[in-house]
Amino acid sequence: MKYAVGLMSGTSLDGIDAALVKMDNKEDKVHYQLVDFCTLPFSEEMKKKITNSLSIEQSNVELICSLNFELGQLFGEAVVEICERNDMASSELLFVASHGQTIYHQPVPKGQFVASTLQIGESSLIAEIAQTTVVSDFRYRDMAVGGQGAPIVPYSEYLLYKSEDSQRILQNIGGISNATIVPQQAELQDLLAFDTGPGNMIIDELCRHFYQQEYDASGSYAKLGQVNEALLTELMAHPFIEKTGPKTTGREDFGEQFVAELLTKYDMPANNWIRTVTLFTAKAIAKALAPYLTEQTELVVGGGGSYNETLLEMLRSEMPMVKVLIQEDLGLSSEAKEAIAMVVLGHQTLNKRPSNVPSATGASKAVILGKITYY
Ligand SMILES: Nc1ncnc2c1ncn2[C@@H]1O[C@H](COP(=O)(O)OP(=O)(O)OP(=O)(O)O)[C@@H](O)[C@H]1O
Ligand SMILES: CC(=O)N[C@H]1[C@@H]2OC[C@@H](O2)[C@@H](O)[C@@H]1O[C@H](C)C(=O)O
Repeated sequence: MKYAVGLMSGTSLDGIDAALVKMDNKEDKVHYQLVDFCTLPFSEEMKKKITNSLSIEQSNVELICSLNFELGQLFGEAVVEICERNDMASSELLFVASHGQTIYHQPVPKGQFVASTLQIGESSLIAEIAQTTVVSDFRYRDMAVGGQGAPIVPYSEYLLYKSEDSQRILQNIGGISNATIVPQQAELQDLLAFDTGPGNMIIDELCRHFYQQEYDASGSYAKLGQVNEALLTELMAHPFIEKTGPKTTGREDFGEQFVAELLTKYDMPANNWIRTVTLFTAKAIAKALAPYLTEQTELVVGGGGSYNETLLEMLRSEMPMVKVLIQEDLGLSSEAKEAIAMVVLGHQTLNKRPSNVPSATGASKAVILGKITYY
């Protein structure tokens, strides 16, 4: 039996997601099964360091240099911890697959800057602490062949979710929302994937601003609010929402600064803010998916946004012809999905097989993603 750990620390900055995955060979296919999952929350101090490093105004090279090592240490400790919880030594793992923390993502050239992306969390430290081989830095190679370096989960969604009976759309709602469209009986080249816009990022920012809380648990604040149509219209006119794919976005577009500017423009009760931006997330998803929806479509929602009931209700009402499910309805885990995807990508890399999906990222060809740090 082979085991691996997938690590994901996404755009919502809630902490390090770690998934322990068992890999079996069944009928010539690898079967990936989740054994355990945990999120190790970032301390307030670490969260501050990360948000500072992401901000053009606050960031500096000393901070990013140190953070690369600090995060590598925390990632390594997360691997040891999830293994210990399962009475295993991390040295028994076949590998660790680490996404890293995105510090900046510039998917297309801008002014003097070329298309580029930066994920940190030094793999050498993870390898030393966990005493095993680490696969990391999955985005760069795709960009080296003209892709946007994101989204990278489509390969794993094709492998794990392709259905003979229906088209499936995997809608992840983390900090940012991204969708992978897997048509019925699809081949890999039939996949389409793109970011649809913000996920929980704006909602979280407003919950911190008004309630000093990290997120809108179950969507309970949004449930009590009323929609401000003027704000909603302004949000839906954002240039990213108008763009067609391949397209990717991040904190650069919908983070702290975006929310701070919005807050100066409208004056209304907290819950109206939260309901309006929650509806914006739902409408941005519905608008991006509209051209692809069929009567046979299953929309499978994953990421922390699966637990926001008001958001799910809004998605159902925006796309009435679609069956809206969450990962748990398929017996899977919404929160573990991306960390599991890292394991699938890492496994491809170790086997010298490509795992980018050019129709999703815009790359000119399929390439082997990632770098390997051998132990
Ligand atoms: N019980 C809950 N109710 C409502 N929202 C929740 C709940 N639990 C988590 N969330 C939301 O999910 C977010 C975390 O989601 P997730 O871990 O999927 O994001 P991420 O992986 O960091 O981001 P991305 O996928 O964009 O990189 C939290 O910040 C919060 O907004
Ligand atoms: C550059 C970057 O870190 N992008 C993330 C982010 O979070 C969600 C969305 O934006 C997605 O495009 C991507 O992550 C997933 C894992 C992906 O690449 O498929």
